[in-house]
Amino acid sequence: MLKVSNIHKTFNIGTINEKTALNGLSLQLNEGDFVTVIGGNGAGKSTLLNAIAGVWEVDSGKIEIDNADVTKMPEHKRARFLGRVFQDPMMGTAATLGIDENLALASRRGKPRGLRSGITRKEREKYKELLKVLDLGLEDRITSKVGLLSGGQRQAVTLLMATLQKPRLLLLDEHTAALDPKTAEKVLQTTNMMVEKDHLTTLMITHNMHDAIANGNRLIMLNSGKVILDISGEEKKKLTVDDLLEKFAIASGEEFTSDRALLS
Ligand SMILES: Nc1ncnc2c1ncn2[C@@H]1O[C@H](COP(=O)(O)OP(=O)(O)OP(=O)(O)O)[C@@H](O)[C@H]1O
Repeated sequence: MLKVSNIHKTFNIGTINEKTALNGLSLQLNEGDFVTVIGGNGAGKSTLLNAIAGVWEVDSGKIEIDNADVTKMPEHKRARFLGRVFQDPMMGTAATLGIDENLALASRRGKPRGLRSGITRKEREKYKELLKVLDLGLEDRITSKVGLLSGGQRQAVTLLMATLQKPRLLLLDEHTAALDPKTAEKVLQTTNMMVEKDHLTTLMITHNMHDAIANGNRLIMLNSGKVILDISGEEKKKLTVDDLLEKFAIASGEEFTSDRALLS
């Protein structure tokens, strides 16, 4: 359902800060794939997600979603197919609006009926049911301002918002990295639940190798703007962190460098 073919992206061309972030990267995702993405510092992980989301145009190569060429499609149009959650819990939600209002905004995205028309009782009941699934007690605080929630609660609401319209592709950019370990685990469980419930095709960047191994059906590793490892099925199930480090060294000819990944 996603086909990325030979994409290149260089930032600050012609300056001393020139940096090639994507260097002929190709990747194909099948319907329902849940792919974890790992790689050292500056490997191109966030740049790949930004390229798919259309934050800017790639320099060359092609991006297709459901066989449609979206390479030149602007970000706001691609947003219709995509759900995104970032590392910063402050980014996905509007702090001054209630939980219900945030959910209403997400469910009305791209539809003519805006927030102005008010939230019906039926909608509120639906949001309560969705919030119950998170098991954070938020269904009893549905009108609370999102700014009053903890980082983990906020990230869980963001996840709910990103998946409310069943995106064709869910992009998660280290969405648990800013949370304490217990909350991160909870948000990761919620992620798995959402992905399974709607069979969402998902790309999840993580710096945590254990999480990359334990989640999803497929794991890819990036280095210097390319996919250097692509592991799935039984091979992924049996994988250990040591195996990953060894495979990285063999595939790249380098030692793995990411302080955060090695410490987690
Ligand atoms: N908007 C930008 N302008 C200039 N350089 C950029 C931009 N975005 C990314 N880069 C550079 O491209 C390279 C890849 O960055 P990217 O953020 O994709 O790496 P990453 O794999 O997500 O790394 P990390 O784990 O360190 O976040 C880095 O050298 C980065 O500095």
